[in-house]
Amino acid sequence: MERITLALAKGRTAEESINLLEKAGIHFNDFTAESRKLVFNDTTGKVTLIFVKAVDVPTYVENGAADMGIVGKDNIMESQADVYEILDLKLGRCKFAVAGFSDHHISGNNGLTVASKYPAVAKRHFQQKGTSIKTIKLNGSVELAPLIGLADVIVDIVETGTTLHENGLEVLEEMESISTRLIVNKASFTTKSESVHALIHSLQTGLE
Ligand SMILES: Nc1ncnc2c1ncn2[C@@H]1O[C@H](COP(=O)(O)OP(=O)(O)OP(=O)(O)O)[C@@H](O)[C@H]1O
Ligand SMILES: O=P(O)(O)OC[C@H]1O[C@H](OP(=O)(O)OP(=O)(O)O)[C@H](O)[C@@H]1O
Repeated sequence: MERITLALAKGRTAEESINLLEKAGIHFNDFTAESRKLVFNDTTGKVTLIFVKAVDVPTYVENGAADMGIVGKDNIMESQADVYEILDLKLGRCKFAVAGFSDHHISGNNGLTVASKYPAVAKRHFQQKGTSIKTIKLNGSVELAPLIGLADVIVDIVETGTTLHENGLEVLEEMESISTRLIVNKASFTTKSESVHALIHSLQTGLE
């Protein structure tokens, strides 16, 4: 069988993803959460794991630098990468939401300024409602934007709601549910069919 390169999102969901791979029978002897190493081979030599920034996983997979990837639905949606989304790994569960001050009206409000780490997602969401918006791309601490007048509202991830609450903001509109997904490069799906399907099957078993 051909070796599979699997791109895994660094950060919040990395350790749980590794645990899931272990449950699926894919073991990495030299992996530790503190390690700065970026490439690991599994004990059977079937899988090469590469650690990349979450936002870059769809890029690696779309371009075939990785055959498969483990990444949040948020980054898949933002990238619009042309990949197969195969499995919901049910990790990193949260939601996209429009948020802002409770009295802010977002319906039919053309010209709204929306700050987000996910400007493409924000744009599409409002476009579907027939509202044109201006987006401002931020890379973190997005909840600050309405507080200091950089934007009217934000489109961001909400899990417990603590970050919104502690900054005096509220969910104004719920959007898509997010979780970690398994994605596959379209060419690898065919050319490395046996290895790809073996890994999908192992992960499916690990999820049960
Ligand atoms: N509060 C949250 N609760 C649950 N899952 C989350 C939460 N925030 C993010 N996630 C999920 O975990 C993934 C990784 O989150 P993480 O914060 O590590 O990435 P990031 O924001 O891209 O990292 P960085 O802070 O380095 O830019 C996200 O893409 C998303 O799918
Ligand atoms: O609803 P909660 O449980 O409070 O979680 C939501 C927060 O988590 C994420 O931020 P992250 O920790 O990735 O920080 P950053 O985006 O500001 O870097 C997200 O962007 C929210 O700010």
